Order: sequence, then structure tokens, then C-alpha cells
Amino acid sequence: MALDEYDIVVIGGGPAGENAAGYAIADSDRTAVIVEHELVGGECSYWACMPSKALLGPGHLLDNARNLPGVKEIVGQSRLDAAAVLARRDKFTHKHDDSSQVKWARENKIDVVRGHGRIAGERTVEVTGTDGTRTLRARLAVILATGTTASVPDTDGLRSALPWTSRDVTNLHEVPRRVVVVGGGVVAVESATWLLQLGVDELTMVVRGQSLLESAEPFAGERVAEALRAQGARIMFGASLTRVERPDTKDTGEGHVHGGAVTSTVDGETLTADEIVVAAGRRPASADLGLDTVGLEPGKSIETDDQLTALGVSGDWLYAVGDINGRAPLTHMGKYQARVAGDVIAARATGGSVDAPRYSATADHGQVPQVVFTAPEVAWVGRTQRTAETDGYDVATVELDIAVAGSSLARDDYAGRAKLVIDKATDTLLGATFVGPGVGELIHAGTVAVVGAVPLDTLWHAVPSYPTVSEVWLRLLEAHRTSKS
Ligand SMILES: Cc1cc2nc3c(=O)[nH]c(=O)nc-3n(C[C@H](O)[C@H](O)[C@H](O)COP(=O)(O)OP(=O)(O)OC[C@H]3O[C@@H](n4cnc5c(N)ncnc54)[C@H](O)[C@@H]3O)c2cc1C
Ligand SMILES: NC(=O)c1ccc[n+]([C@@H]2O[C@H](COP(=O)([O-])OP(=O)(O)OC[C@H]3O[C@@H](n4cnc5c(N)ncnc54)[C@H](O)[C@@H]3O)[C@@H](O)[C@H]2O)c1
Repeated sequence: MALDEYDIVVIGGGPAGENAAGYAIADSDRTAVIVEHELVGGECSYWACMPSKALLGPGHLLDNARNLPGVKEIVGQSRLDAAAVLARRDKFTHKHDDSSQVKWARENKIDVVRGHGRIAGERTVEVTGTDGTRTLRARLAVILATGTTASVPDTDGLRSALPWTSRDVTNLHEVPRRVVVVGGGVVAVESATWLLQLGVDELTMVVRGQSLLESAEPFAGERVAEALRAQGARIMFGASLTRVERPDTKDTGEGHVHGGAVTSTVDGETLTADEIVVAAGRRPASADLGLDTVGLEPGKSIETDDQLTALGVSGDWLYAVGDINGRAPLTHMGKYQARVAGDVIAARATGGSVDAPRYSATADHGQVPQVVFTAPEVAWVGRTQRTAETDGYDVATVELDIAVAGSSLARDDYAGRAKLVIDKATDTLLGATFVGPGVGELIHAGTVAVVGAVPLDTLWHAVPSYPTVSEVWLRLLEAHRTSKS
């Protein structure tokens, strides 16, 4: 019979919850359970990172091939085989069958309980499943890892038109001919990219702000906008969606077109499309989590300290990892926090000290890397010039086009740009941004330099191999030397 008492109870079986459970019981006889109300693997595996990157990969390869003599003659103007791309995406999402992830959990001595979890007071979790309600007690810790859900603005007619959210656009089963995308953030630009690659004829982006990817360096959003336009997108900046109408709405299921044509009123103009995709940010999955039973506010992100312990709750028993804490809503950062939280719980369980670097999620502060898999890709780590200046740093910057032997060999039309943000006081990197084909693979060097606070004089001796795109690092350091002399 299943235990009702565990050392660790995790609510939410996404990447953060899985890793926190694994680290908290590693090399011990501690017990852990994951409570999951949908699929073990979470948003990332079935409706976010995995399907989106599976959809984008073939388009990137075709884009490279179209610009490489010797290959481009073979490829010509052929388009992607959309059915094959969708079939490969389904392989990555296992058609929403989580048995391999459940197997992983059980092999790692983590129990899985299906149902909706809610805190019911200190160290207590109530699970409502198909077979009733069950109470779990946590001897050591409860870890909240419930993530976020897509936020759909309360615009007149929008919700009743059953717009596509990130869940539909990552799990599309048919390619609509005309699409309106609402938003200018990461989900909006990535999904616009694969929709165009898969053959959408008319795509209009309705962007509230004045640029795409507002949290990146401005040139990143500019280059992505330029590329999307070159693929046929229309981008409306400073635009507001005020009304949506869809007389023939049908709940045809996830990833299918939800009925007849949809008309959107944007600044007085009417746009007609076959589907509308809302990519307007996320809200924390904490509204129905029993937070009020421990004095926290439902519906909000759960604030934590750097040990991932929830603030405002007495005793070291409640932790929050991943998107739910709002610290750095990315899979790799959620997994990092999970490793830290798991190590902290393990150390506290054995009376050990948590006064060492591994017990503190310091990278969440100004050292976060992110890759946006558009064409061109955008990759950055740490602070942009704007956030560094807002944080009070006196900065120097260097910025240049990526034009090295490696980039010209990569493809004939290679176009990219790079920027470093440097703390003048210490001559170390605060941030680095790259835009260009494949630059996602360049960013880890920047992450190491930022996290290690490597002085640029030392970085000079980190010699990039010839002929790689990484040689742009040398060009950036040369430009910095010149600007200093
Ligand atoms: C379209 C898209 C693409 C993305 N691409 C990337 C990318 O390329 N790289 C990247 O780093 N990040 C990406 N992200 C962000 C990434 O998906 C999240 O950062 C990541 O999923 C967060 O992991 P998590 O474990 O915190 O939460 P989730 O993955 O959201 O998992 C939370 C889990 O908790 C469960 N749950 C929630 N409430 C309860 C409850 N009360 N009881 C039981 N179970 C519950 C949910 O069912 C879910 O399984 C993308 C996001 C989107 C929307
Ligand atoms: N490659 C990656 O790492 C990747 C890919 C996709 C998503 N993600 C992460 O997932 C999260 C969600 O991404 P997202 O793009 O949904 O959010 P986001 O916060 O990046 O962008 C939201 C966009 O919606 C707009 N918006 C917000 N409210 C609006 C409203 N009421 N009306 C019109 N526009 C509105 C914002 O101005 C912004 O342009 C982010 O944390 C993102 O980093 C990461």
C-alpha cells in the first residue's frame, strides 16, 4: 500500500519538481512523492520547450541549406514537409503519454500520485484525484513546483473566441492559412517563426510595446523583426487589440482551428484570420494551491530566499522552485533551483550547514542565460546595458557585427551581431548578447565568464578556436582594448 507519509512531498511534476525530488533524496533512504494533476514532465515536455524546439529545428536546417552553395541547388525553393515536422514533434511529446517519465521517477525511488495537490496547513498536502481525496504528510519538506499557465487578456470577445494559447500552437495539428499573434515576447516570436516556416500565408503580430523581445538588447528585437518581416510577417507595434469576434466558434480540441474566421479590431483596423494565437505572458499556477492555509496569497508567485525557502512561512519546510517562484522562468533555471533546493533539504535533513555556494541560487540574480530559437537565434546572459545601468553599474559596452572566418564558412549570408556589457570598476562582464544563426551554442562561454567574474585581461587568454563563430569573442575583446586605449 502507498505511504501516506513521506520525507518530501512535491506538488507539480515538471522539470523543476522532478529534479527537486531527485536531489532531495539522492544517495539516501529518504522518501519522496510527486503529486501531478496532468502529466509528469510538465509544461516543458508536452506544451512548451520540447514541442516548440522540435517544430523549429527543421526550419533552421532548411534556412541554412538555402544559403549554402552545394546544398541550396538541391534544396531549391522547396518548403518543409509540415506533416513530417508535426510527426517528429509528436515523437518528442510522446503523444502526451508520460509513462517514460513516471518510469524514471519510480526507478529513482520517487512515488507518483495522480491528482490535484493543495497545501492543507504545515507539512500537509491534500490530493484530490479520481478516486477521492488523500492526505499526505511531509516529514521534512513540501516543495511547490506548479509552474504557470498561459494568461489570456480580458479583451472583449477574446476568451469566448477560444484563441490558441501556447498549448495549441506548440501542439498544432493543422496549419491555419491566416494567423494573428498577440504579443511580442519569446512565445510570440518563436511561434511566429515556426508558423511561417510551416506555411502560414498571412501572419500579423499585434505588439503592445514598441519592440519585440523587450527584455533583450534592442538590436535583438530589431533583427528578429527584420527577419520575420522578410518571411512575410506584418508587425504592428504600439498596437492594442480592443475587440475579437468569431461567430462560429467550435471547441475542436487542442491544436485544431477553433471554428470559423476570427476578426480582431486593432486600433480601429479589422484583421480577419483563421486563428488567433495569444502569447501574452503567464500567470502563476497558485490560485488553487491552499496557500491561504499557511498565510500566503493565492494566485501570486511564491517569493523565496536563495535557499528556495518560501518567505513569510515559519520553519524551513516549504520550498518553491521553477516558474512558480517567478525568479527566472526558464526550464534550465528551474532545474538549477531544484538542484539547490534538493541539496538544501538534504543538508538540513542531516543537520548539515547550508553555508556554502552550492546551497544558494545566486545565478538567479543577473547571471541568467536564455536562448530564443528564432531565425536568427538570440542568446544572452546576465544584464543588458539597460538593466546594468538601472542596477547602478558604471558600464562600458562593445558591440559589433559577427564577421569572422567561422561565420562566413557557416553560411553565405551569415549576419549576426554581438555585444558585451562590462563593469568598468572590475573590468568583468555583466552581460553578453549574440544574434545570428546558431548563436545559442555560443552563450555558455559568456555564462562562464559572467558567473566566474573573469577579468577581461584573463579572458584574453581564453583563445577561441579557428575557424569558429566563437572567434567573435576575440573581436569583442580587441574592440574593448581599442576603446580603452
Ligand atoms: C511555448 C513555450 C516554450 C518554451 N520554451 C522554453 C525553452 O526553450 N527553454 C526554456 O528554458 N524554457 C522554455 N519555456 C519555459 C518553460 O516551459 C518553463 O520555464 C518550465 O516549464 C518551468 O518548469 P516548472 O517545472 O517550473 O513548471 P511546469 O513545466 O509548468 O510544470 C508544472 C507542473 O505542475 C503541475 N501542477 C500544477 N498545479 C498542480 C497542482 N495543484 N497539483 C498537481 N500538479 C500541479 C502541472 O500539471 C505541471 O505538470 C517555454 C515556455 C513556453 C510556454
Ligand atoms: N526559448 C526560451 O527560452 C523560451 C521560449 C518560450 C517561452 N519562454 C519563457 O516562457 C515565458 C512566457 O513567454 P511569453 O512570451 O508568453 O511571455 P513574455 O513575458 O516574454 O511576453 C509577453 C508578451 O505579451 C505582451 N502582453 C502582455 N499582456 C498583454 C496584453 N494584455 N495585451 C497585449 N499584449 C500583452 C507583452 O507586452 C509581451 O510582448 C517567459 O518567461 C519566456 O522566457 C522561454
